[in-house]
Amino acid sequence: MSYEKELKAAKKAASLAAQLCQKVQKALLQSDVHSKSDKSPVTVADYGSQALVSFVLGKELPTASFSMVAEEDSADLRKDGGQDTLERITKLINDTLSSDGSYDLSPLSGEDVLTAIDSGKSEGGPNGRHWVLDPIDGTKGFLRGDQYAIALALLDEGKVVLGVLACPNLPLQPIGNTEKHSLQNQAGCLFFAEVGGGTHMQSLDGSLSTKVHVSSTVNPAEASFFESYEAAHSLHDLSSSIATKLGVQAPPVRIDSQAKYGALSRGDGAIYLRFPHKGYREKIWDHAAGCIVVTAGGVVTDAGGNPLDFSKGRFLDLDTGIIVTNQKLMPLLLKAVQDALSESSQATPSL
Ligand SMILES: Nc1ncnc2c1ncn2[C@@H]1O[C@H](COP(=O)(O)O)[C@@H](O)[C@H]1OP(=O)(O)O
Ligand SMILES: [Mg+2]
Ligand SMILES: [Mg+2]
Ligand SMILES: [Mg+2]
Repeated sequence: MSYEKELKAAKKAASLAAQLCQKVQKALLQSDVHSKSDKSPVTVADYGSQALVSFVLGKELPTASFSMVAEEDSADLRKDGGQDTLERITKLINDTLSSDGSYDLSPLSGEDVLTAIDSGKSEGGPNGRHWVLDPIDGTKGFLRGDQYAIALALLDEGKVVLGVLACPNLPLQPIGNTEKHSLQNQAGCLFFAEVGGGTHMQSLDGSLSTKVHVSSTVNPAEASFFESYEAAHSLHDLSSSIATKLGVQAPPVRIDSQAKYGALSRGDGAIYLRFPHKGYREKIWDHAAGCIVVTAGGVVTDAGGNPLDFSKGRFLDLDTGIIVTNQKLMPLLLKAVQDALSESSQATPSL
């Protein structure tokens, strides 16, 4: 089955949401120190991005049975004191839609925006089709002026069948260890993949797309690895011990968000290691788009070697951690992961 129409709609939705987020991040970075410590810009961009994606999907794919599993909901905006924020969000969405000019419509009201946000309340599951959205993945990166992504995927009967990752700050050129991965002139990538159709990348401003694939290196010595920028999101010591066991020589490349999956999908680095602290439960919107984007040459599993199961609702049920590499390196990586995990559980029985 082809998902051509759905993919086109998803690309449009994620690109418009990226424009909205870029506007907010630019204003945030130009603001003074006091307002930089204010977390509200990310809130505005998060809700704005979710409402815009939901609105554009609705316009592009009018269907009675729209279902979306998304990170945010409008409960806080509906509380006393939420009105100002809702007005800022509504203005931002209307400005973005009017400068795009694709839709001939009267401006959205605050109520329209609340309804659009709340269309992301679905629980997902194994039956039918469900969109899966993280309107801003990597909020910490967004606030720092670094990497973040708008991540949108479609589940059909519990499987990810298409995914789009908009990464406004990811350079179009490969990233490595020596560069600073922050705002650069030639930045803004859109990765997209459809089941059986490979992965493509284009610039967010709409250049021709190129086919990309995961690095096919089988030599761990030349396989650099990605991990979270935030130590609170992933155990850096564990990744470092896995990398050492495997024979990786380069230091980790630390960037925020599913931009890691995007970078990996075009062969910048060959491994992604993610080991959240004990008790953290992974959500489907943090991995659905990323997972399908790396399937051109890559494999994603948990630490036990099991594929991720997106059919269980909003959460992923998994054995410790998520690891990604190419098919040939995966057996070696799994062995290194299991050795490192068993060593660390002997050293700290509570891990
Ligand atoms: N304590 C946590 N441990 C792991 N991941 C987290 C934690 N808190 C938030 N996240 C989510 O992890 C992802 C970012 O991880 P990273 O950038 O390190 O790859 C984001 O989806 C972020 O949510 P959010 O989408 O709200 O930013
Ligand atoms: Mg996220
Ligand atoms: Mg998010
Ligand atoms: Mg969040």
